[in-house]
Amino acid sequence: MPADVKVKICGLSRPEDVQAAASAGAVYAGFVFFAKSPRNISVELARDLAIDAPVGLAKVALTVNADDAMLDAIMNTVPLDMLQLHGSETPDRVADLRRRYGLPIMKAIGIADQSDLDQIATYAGVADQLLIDAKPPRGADLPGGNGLSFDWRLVNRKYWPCPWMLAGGLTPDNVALAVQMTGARQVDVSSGVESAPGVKDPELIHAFVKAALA
Ligand SMILES: O=C(O)c1ccccc1N[C@@H]1O[C@H](COP(=O)(O)O)[C@@H](O)[C@H]1O
Repeated sequence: MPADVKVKICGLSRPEDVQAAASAGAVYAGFVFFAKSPRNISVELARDLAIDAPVGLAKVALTVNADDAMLDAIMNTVPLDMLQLHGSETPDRVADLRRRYGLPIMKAIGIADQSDLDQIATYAGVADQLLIDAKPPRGADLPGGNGLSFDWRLVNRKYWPCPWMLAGGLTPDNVALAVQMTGARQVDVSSGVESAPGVKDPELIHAFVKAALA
């Protein structure tokens, strides 16, 4: 029998939402450090949320083309288990940051069509995990967290040499189908468990995890 699907709830900013993620059975909690995002939080708030998070919930910092000073401030303040790079960080940058901080790195890859899949092989050799997300529309403010999905048939039952998570437009209503169509063993959600941009809904968090595990 295959192991349970692992769920990441991203963009948490309130203690009750971190608790909801943990009690629902999520494995990862994501904190967003990107000024343009409605989910952006300070390093101090992230530190407090991470310190109070239930044992066993892996804390992930999401950054977008962050410079060293910003990353140092995050790493020196927040107890973390993983760094998610959601910008246009090069493979060399990924390798550098992995060495520098000694944390597992998850690199996001934006997918719109078949040609985007080439990126996966490029990053699979340097990152610890990949996040396979929808490519943002041209000119979008956010490189992720837009509630948009991509054609899941593109990643149907693909096998890559490192663990990966499916993201992009997942909701309690579609996550079971997404898992079934792609074979993903891990899923990540942000806007699909919100009542308004940046406002998580504990009931939707529970519904999402339940549907992902079903
Ligand atoms: O959530 C954000 O605000 C965000 C900002 C910048 C980059 C990535 C962001 N979120 C990531 O995108 C995926 C998909 O989001 P959604 O479920 O479609 O809203 C999310 O899981 C985060 O990892």
